[in-house]
Amino acid sequence: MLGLKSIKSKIVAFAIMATLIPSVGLGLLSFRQNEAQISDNVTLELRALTSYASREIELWIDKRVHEVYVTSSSSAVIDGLSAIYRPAPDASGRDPRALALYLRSVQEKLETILELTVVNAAGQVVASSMETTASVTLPQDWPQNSLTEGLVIEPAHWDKQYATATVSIAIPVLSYDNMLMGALVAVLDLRALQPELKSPTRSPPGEVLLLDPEGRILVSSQADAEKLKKLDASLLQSLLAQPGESAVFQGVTRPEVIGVADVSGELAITILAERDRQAVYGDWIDLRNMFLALVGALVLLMAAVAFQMGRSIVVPLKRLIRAADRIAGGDLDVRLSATRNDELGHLTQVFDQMADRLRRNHAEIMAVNEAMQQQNQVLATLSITDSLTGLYNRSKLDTILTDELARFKRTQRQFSLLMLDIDYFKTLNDSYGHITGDEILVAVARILLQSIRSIDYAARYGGDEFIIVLVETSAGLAFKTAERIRSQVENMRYSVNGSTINVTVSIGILQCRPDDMTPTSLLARADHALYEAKGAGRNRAHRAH
Ligand SMILES: Nc1nc2c(ncn2[C@@H]2O[C@H](COP(=O)(O)OP(=O)(O)OP(=O)(O)O)[C@@H](O)[C@H]2O)c(=O)[nH]1
Repeated sequence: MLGLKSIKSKIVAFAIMATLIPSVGLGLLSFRQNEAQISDNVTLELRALTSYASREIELWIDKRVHEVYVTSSSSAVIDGLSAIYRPAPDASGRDPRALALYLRSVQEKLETILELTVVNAAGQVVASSMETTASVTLPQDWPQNSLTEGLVIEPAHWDKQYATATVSIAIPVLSYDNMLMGALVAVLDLRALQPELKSPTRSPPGEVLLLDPEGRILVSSQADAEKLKKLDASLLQSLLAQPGESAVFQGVTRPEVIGVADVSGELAITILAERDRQAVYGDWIDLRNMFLALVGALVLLMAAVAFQMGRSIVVPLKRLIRAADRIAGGDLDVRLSATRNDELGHLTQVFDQMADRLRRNHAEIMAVNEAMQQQNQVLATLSITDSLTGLYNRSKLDTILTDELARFKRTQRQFSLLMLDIDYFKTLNDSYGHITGDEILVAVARILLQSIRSIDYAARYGGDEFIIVLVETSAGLAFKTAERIRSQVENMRYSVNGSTINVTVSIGILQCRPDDMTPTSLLARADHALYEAKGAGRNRAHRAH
């Protein structure tokens, strides 16, 4: 039965494998492709975010430069600075405080400017809109580079004084005759960039962050993101090593983000666009989980179907095996009725036909066997029977005498023996014919059988001679039996062709003795007693001495 169980489990295992391998294989392939596609799309979107932000920063800076430039070329600033180089006789209109007042009035009008400071060509502060000014360090090559355009003199950074991210730009101040007199330095509030970083309508989803070289958030498209922790500097370096390439990392806005970093040329600042990975892959993960659940359900369904299929094979096979076992054990009364119209049903039908054939053959064999037994019985009987009279034959007589002698020697229980001979049987034969002689032999034999007990034996010794073995009988009792036989034969009236035939027998009697060693010696003594009976005139019984 183990084999049958394994058939069932093999079918179930095959069904599971056949369902699992293609579905999971194809599913994984497809999900991997989708994942790669999603990743590519997100990377493209994040790149779009960084470039949008970069462009907007550039525009914003250009605008601010223009504003400061307009201020730097105002007569108030030019005059104020000229006064330092060429003091006028009337100093009333050239008071640096007037310039400071002017700068403050301008700064108040421009929200994104936190401070406006005028410095001379050596970088010394001449006037400022604020009481305390941010430190102004003009680079060595400033005069040359700044003649035509503004210059960032303080890259974007976190300014403790203003508690915001700032960038400082310097615009040259030229005299009316184009002499470089100094510069107008503006400290810009980068918070103003926040709404510019991302278009609320056109930008793809995601957050844009501006980071300083240490990874600290200066500005973010997400409100209040500045208060979030800073990005690990080494992570920032690795992102910047592959600008425009996406990476997954622990973000500043979410535990796990996909991000793309780039550097803004204008501000020398890192632009990081990032998006929550969970949000990106949420649908994909849901779809994957649904797919896995579906595959699981499919596997269960296929396993159940395969189990049922295996059962539908194994159960009838078990039935056939049980039936075959019964037949092998000798019980041929087995009948399985086929209920199915498939190969197993056909096999069951063939099995029934085979069992029928076996039953028939067995019945035939049994009948033949019985007939043979009967024949053997007949043969066995014939082998020990005299064919004419039905008495035991001489061969059987030898066996009987041998057995009785052995028993006598063993138990000392005597037996007696009668030897009979029909008187003048030759004359009867000659007078009435051989057939009548046979009939007389049969009639005498019948009398012998009727005269003895069931434990005694009667045998035809040969011709017209008979032997009777009387078990556990003394010579005296044997004599009585002999006399009874003799008398019955004598009284037998046998008619042939209207005339009655008188038949007599002479009987020799003996009782076994310890010196009777063989059937031959026993018979010789009996023969002698018979001879005595014949000699005494026939139709008589004579006891041996
Ligand atoms: N009908 C018939 N005769 C047989 C059979 N067997 C032997 N005989 C005959 O039986 C006769 C036996 O004769 P014997 O025993 O020699 O002599 P008897 O005539 O009986 O004479 P006593 O024995 O001296 O009285 C023979 O003639 C045998 O041919 C048999 O089976 N059938």
